Amino acid sequence: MLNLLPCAKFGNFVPPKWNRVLLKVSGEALSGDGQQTIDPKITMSIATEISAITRLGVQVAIVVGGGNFFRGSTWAGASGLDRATADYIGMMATVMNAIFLQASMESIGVQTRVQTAFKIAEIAEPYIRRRAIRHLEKGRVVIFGAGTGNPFFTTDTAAALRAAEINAEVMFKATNVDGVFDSDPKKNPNAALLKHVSYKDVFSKGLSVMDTTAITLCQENCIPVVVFNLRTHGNISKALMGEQIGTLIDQKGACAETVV
Ligand SMILES: Nc1ncnc2c1ncn2[C@@H]1O[C@H](COP(=O)(O)OP(=O)(O)O)[C@@H](O)[C@H]1O
Ligand SMILES: O=c1ccn([C@@H]2O[C@H](COP(=O)(O)OP(=O)(O)O)[C@@H](O)[C@H]2O)c(=O)[nH]1
Repeated sequence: MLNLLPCAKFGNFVPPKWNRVLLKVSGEALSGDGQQTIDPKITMSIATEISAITRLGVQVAIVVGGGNFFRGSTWAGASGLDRATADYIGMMATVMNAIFLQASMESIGVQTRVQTAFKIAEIAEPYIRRRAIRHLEKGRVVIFGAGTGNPFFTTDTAAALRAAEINAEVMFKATNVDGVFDSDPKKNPNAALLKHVSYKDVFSKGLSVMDTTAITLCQENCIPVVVFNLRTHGNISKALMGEQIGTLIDQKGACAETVV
């Protein structure tokens, strides 16, 4: 397998920048070129990168989206679905992605656990914070399904919430664009990629990165966010090694450390 991480070259091993990361994988990104709801090439690409990363001792937790199957906001109002009902279907969609991703990882020997925000005990553990942290400490990858378990939220918010709960040092938002642009790159071919923005910039410039709840949670808990394109194999590893890829969102200065 292509060694994606800088190995010891002449003795100068480059350590990872972070030791515990929360990787958010959007449902859309899992569908690859969109020909099918889940592209196994994408899930295997994630699995091989995560396998290399965990062998470095880095702890990885993942939140998966469900937009490749179902988005509540799109369906609410249609065929008698109110928003809450549509959102529950969307959350179940994230569980399908979680189980598929778990299978891809376990197929190459990566130990994983799936924890869901609401109980589906036959196919996953319920979300238990301390168990999730123990799994990570044991070198297992924890995949969080069903988002926050509540309607009217998104998996980006779930990712920010879980990152805060497990004390992740950074949140990687792996999506299907190269980062945060000054305008929608799908509509404006001249949109410029922003390499480094602050949480405040996201609000003041109306940058469509994540919903405001998610960004606020990251800001309040001093969790930096790296937004990059999942489809470029090796990007997860590059982000982990602190290479400049995509967009970094942080305080742009010392984050207000929690005063103990
Ligand atoms: N509360 C739970 N509800 C449902 N399944 C669970 C629960 N706790 C553990 N499991 C599942 O039981 C199996 C064994 O648990 P495991 O995590 O290996 O325990 P340990 O941490 O002691 O090794 C795993 O597949 C795990 O997902
Ligand atoms: O905490 C959550 C997370 C997700 N969802 C629902 O699940 C769908 C899929 O999640 P999301 O759209 O965030 O997935 P992604 O955009 O990452 O593919 C959402 O549209 C919501 O309908 C929800 O209701 N509560």
